[in-house]
Amino acid sequence: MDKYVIHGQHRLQGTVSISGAKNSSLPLMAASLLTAEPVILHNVPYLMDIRTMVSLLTQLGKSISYLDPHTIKIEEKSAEPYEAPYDIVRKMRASIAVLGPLLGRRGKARVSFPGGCTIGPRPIDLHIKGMKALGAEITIEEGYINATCPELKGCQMNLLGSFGPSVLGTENVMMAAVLAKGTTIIEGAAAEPEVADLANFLNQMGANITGAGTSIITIEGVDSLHGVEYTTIPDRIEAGTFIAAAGITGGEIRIENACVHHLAEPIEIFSRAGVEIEILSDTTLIARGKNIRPIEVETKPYPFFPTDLQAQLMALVTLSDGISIISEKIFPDRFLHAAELCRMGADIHIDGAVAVVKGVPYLSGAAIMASDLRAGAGLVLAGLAARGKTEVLRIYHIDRGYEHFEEKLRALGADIERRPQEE
Ligand SMILES: CC(=O)N[C@H]1[C@@H](OP(=O)(O)OP(=O)(O)OC[C@H]2O[C@@H](n3ccc(=O)[nH]c3=O)[C@H](O)[C@@H]2O)O[C@H](CO)[C@@H](O)[C@@H]1O
Ligand SMILES: C=C(OP(=O)(O)O)C(=O)O
Repeated sequence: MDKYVIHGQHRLQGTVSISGAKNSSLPLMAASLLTAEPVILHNVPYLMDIRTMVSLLTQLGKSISYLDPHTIKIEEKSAEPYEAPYDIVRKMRASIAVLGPLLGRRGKARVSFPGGCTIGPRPIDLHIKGMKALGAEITIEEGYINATCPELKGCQMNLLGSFGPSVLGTENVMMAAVLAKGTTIIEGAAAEPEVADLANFLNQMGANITGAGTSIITIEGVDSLHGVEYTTIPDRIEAGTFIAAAGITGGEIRIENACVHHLAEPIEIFSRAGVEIEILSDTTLIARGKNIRPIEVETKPYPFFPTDLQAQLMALVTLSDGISIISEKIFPDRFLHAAELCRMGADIHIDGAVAVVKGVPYLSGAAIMASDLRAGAGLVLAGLAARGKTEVLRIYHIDRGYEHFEEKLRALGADIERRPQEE
């Protein structure tokens, strides 16, 4: 296990290139199960979660090779396996994304129940509801979801849950429905760019999907899908994290290979929090840290402010000149980073799903623990701004979703090193 050792208060300056989106690449890889033909994916980030999906697809009969560090080729060796085992699913919730494709093409799936995680309960009732609506029979036994259906049938369904739409739920049902007989209409669909990216990918494989990126998606079933060569969209959460990094260090970062259009709301919110953002093109922007200002914000489904940037924003406004209110509307318990930020001198009070962050003049370095991927990123940002030395423990969470994080930060002038945690 590794940790980061950070010596803070260096102003970050320079250019960073954004990697492909983890949350797009994972479902795209799972969708390769829908065809017997080769799939080539470009702009795949080199991450622990991607390696986990490679192991899972290998177990499911695929063979994956790297054509270059960010391009993978997925080929089929066997269409027989249908089990996603606990040992893999426990490492990564997105493993649930194989349920829809397995059911759609192989007629059955046995997928370990993913359970919750440190960001709170993560039910899958909407995934199950969608599969059942398509005609699947589902039982939960020995911690596994067993799903069978020789032929799925299109139908109209509403997938809106009590916390709003489900990203992976929408993606899973969409992947199951592409090979179903007839028309499927998903109401209450998630509108995240990653859902639209998956629909584009599937359409290029011969699917017939319209409306992805809105709350109503229509899928006309087709008989089969063919291979495809496709480029994943940029990671909007990584881009947002570097905007926050410029803000918290008073730096100036040129962010390249991003999708500015997908960042509209984060740009608005970080600007209100005092980061000056200059948009140079559809893919390039400059973020400049100025005086950090307090904000009031709710995390909500796209196009609103994403929960996956909440911890990074919280780290930033710990240093504002006023009181910020951050309401978490997606994962009400996703605040474990707050206690760690308080160890560094932040003043944060959690009341249910609301964090009240009173700005302090400075943070001081401490030993702190990453509890999940984005909490970890938020803590690194705090360490970059803090006086003295910060040690961020359990950075395997960060490795799940940030490619070459410390290298990218170091290239911008950060003093950050990876060391074995046990030392
Ligand atoms: C791999 C991936 O893409 N992960 C993202 C995806 O996770 P994921 O797709 O798992 O998150 P969901 O969109 O499903 O969750 C949104 C809300 O719906 C609830 N819910 C979800 C499913 C369900 O069956 N029942 C139910 O009630 C969840 O508890 C949560 O409150 O979207 C989240 C919300 O934007 C992001 O934080 C994750 O980074
Ligand atoms: C919560 C996240 O990922 P996952 O859904 O894979 O846990 C994330 O990317 O912030």
